[in-house]
Amino acid sequence: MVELALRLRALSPKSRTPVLALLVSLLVLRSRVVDVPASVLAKLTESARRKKVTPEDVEDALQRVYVDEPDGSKTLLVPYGDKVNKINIKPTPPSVLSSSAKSFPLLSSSHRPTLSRSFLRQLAAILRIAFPSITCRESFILVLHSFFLILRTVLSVGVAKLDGRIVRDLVSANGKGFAKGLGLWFLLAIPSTYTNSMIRHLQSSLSLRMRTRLTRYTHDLYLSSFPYLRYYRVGLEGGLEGVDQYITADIAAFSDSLSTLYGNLIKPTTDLVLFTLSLSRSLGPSGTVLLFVNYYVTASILRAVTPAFGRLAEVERRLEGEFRAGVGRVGREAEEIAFYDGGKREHDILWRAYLRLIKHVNSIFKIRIAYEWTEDYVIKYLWSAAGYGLISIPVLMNRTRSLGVQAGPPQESDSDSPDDAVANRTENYISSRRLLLSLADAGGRLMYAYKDLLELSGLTTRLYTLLSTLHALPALPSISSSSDEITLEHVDVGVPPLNFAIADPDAAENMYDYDMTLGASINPPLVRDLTITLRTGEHLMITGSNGVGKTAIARVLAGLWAPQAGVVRRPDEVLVVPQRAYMVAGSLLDQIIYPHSYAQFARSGRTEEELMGILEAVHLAYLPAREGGWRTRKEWRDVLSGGEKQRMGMARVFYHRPKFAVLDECTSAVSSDVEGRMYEHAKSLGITLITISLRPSLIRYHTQLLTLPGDGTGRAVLTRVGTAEERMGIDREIINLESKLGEVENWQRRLEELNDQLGIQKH
Ligand SMILES: Nc1ncnc2c1ncn2[C@@H]1O[C@H](COP(=O)(O)OP(=O)(O)OP(=O)(O)O)[C@@H](O)[C@H]1O
Repeated sequence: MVELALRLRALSPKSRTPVLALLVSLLVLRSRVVDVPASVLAKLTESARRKKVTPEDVEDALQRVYVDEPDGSKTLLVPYGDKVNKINIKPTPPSVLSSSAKSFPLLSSSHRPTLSRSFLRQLAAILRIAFPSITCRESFILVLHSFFLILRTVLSVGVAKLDGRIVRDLVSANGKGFAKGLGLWFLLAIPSTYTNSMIRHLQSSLSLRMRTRLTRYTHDLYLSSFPYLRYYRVGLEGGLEGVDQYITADIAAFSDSLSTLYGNLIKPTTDLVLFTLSLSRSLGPSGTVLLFVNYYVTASILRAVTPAFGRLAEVERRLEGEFRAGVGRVGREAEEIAFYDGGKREHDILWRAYLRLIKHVNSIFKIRIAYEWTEDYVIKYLWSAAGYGLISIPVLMNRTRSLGVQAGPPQESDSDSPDDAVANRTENYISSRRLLLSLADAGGRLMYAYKDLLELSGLTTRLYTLLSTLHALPALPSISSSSDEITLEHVDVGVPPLNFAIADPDAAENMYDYDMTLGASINPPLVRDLTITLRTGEHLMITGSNGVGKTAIARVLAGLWAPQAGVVRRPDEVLVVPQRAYMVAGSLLDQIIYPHSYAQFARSGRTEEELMGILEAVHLAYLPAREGGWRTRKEWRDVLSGGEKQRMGMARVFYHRPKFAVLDECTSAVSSDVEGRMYEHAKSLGITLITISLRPSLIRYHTQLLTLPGDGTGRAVLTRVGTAEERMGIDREIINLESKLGEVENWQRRLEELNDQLGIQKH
């Protein structure tokens, strides 16, 4: 070290500086290499460790999907190549959801997307979700994006000036200046091109991040548990169709449109301001005034000819959604359609939906022709003509001034040769010309941005409609808890009302679409004044004709529908098995434990042997071997037969062992012998059954029978089924009656024969 210092001192001061700089840099680098290992090495070892992930680990990640964190967030495990990426996801806190609900009052059905204050309020409400705070990453990207957009404009002004200088030097045959200008030109090209690619990159990042924020918020809102259950109620109570289109395509289109528009709006606006400032210096006050007159005339013309792009965009998204829903329906119901050989019919339906869509898109294209023609004419030709006129002002004035100067007494500036005057005028012309061309370009882009802004208003209305409808669904009434019994007291059961916005008459003068109150259409009750008490061990069967409201009672019991009147009390452990068996995306194991996740299963300490026992009870023990093990992932909806799916539904009951299980015709496709054994098994596990069924043979497993006569009065008749012996008696009677009913045809035939004989005798 000392030797090094001595050698440095021996160097001349001029050559010492770069050596010192080099040494300092080396020291900084060295300190980084020495200091950083703790963090860098941790990362390196982490990635090295991640690289060693075995196929079993990947399999395990696929099965687990996510890990519950102590802070309530979840860490998603995403297998990617030979690694497992971990992504932490924090759910939107319920307090944030409820506080932002105030920003989403429902729009009236007559609302049309335009550039009004209503649009700004809708946009602001959505932006508060996309940019939750000033310090969030999205805000940072936005600031960086804005910086590069402004930098590009500043660089453009520099390029315009340099352009003028190069031509001036060329005209005045200044070789040195020309070469210098050219050198600067290449230097300026480096930040200019880098700025362009950064703008594109930041615009895409911003769009993606906004989409992620909005999708996460929408998911948290849409897939909410009780008491909101918005995913279930948004159609019936919210009256919103095709939510998939809103969540998948519309959010993406909104994010894209907004981030593109930001660039398309900020850049030409700054261009316009900076270029106008630059130009006004060479144009003088009168030229600047004329420039503004030009802007005003252009804006007025284009405003007059602009069609309602917002409304057009909104309709396009809706038709797009209808077409998408049609294609989705065919995919989902493929087998049913195939049984009917309904391909041709579905083809017609889909084609009609597609034609409606493209007819609309085509009409937009046609409308655009006239608009774009006017726009091009105004921006390219009117502005250029105005530009020539404006440029000529300083040039001509310069000339007059220089002529005037020649006539007067000699001055210092008169030493300028006529060549220099021409060179200066050329420089002025080239710079102004370039600025004007850029100005025309900025004006064109601003007009495009105006059209994009109108389209954004359509997308904003779509997204706002989704969020406001989800927010407007009120919480379902909480169900009073009871420990060991289900009680219904004077309960009226009916289809829930549709929530809709009704305009406040006092606000009719108001130009905005807000100040709405919620309205609700009331449906007549299906079942009236229902009073039952069901203790554990008392099994109830609900029967009655189709459409009388049997499942409606199950919906009220589950809390899906609010009772129109009366009180419902029940313990928490009630599981409803629906009529249509639902198979979740995942492994065979996931089917049994649904709605639990694999993580919950692993935590509960329950085993695969136990699951095998459950499958044996529902006579599906062959499934793991047949399908390739518990972790096999398939489209179970298609793989399992109707009866197998229903048995799987019962397997879930045996896995969760609730106090009460509501079985809504969930064994209708199961053979009678297996059905009986499953009922006995459920009872042996201490599960109290509420069965909705039309099969009289199931009565024997119940102690009470609720019959809905369906006579239009909405009354329900509750009868005791009796003791096991009485039930056996009823069974015997049922079998007796069923066999007698089977004989009716024979008796009928015999009666006809006898009548015929009598008739012959009469003749
Ligand atoms: N989402 C809904 N929107 C409108 N009406 C509905 C809705 N769900 C049910 N209903 C109506 O409520 C009535 C009762 O339906 P529910 O499903 O309870 O019948 P059910 O007695 O279970 O009949 P089934 O034996 O055929 O299953 C029916 O007339 C049905 O049309």
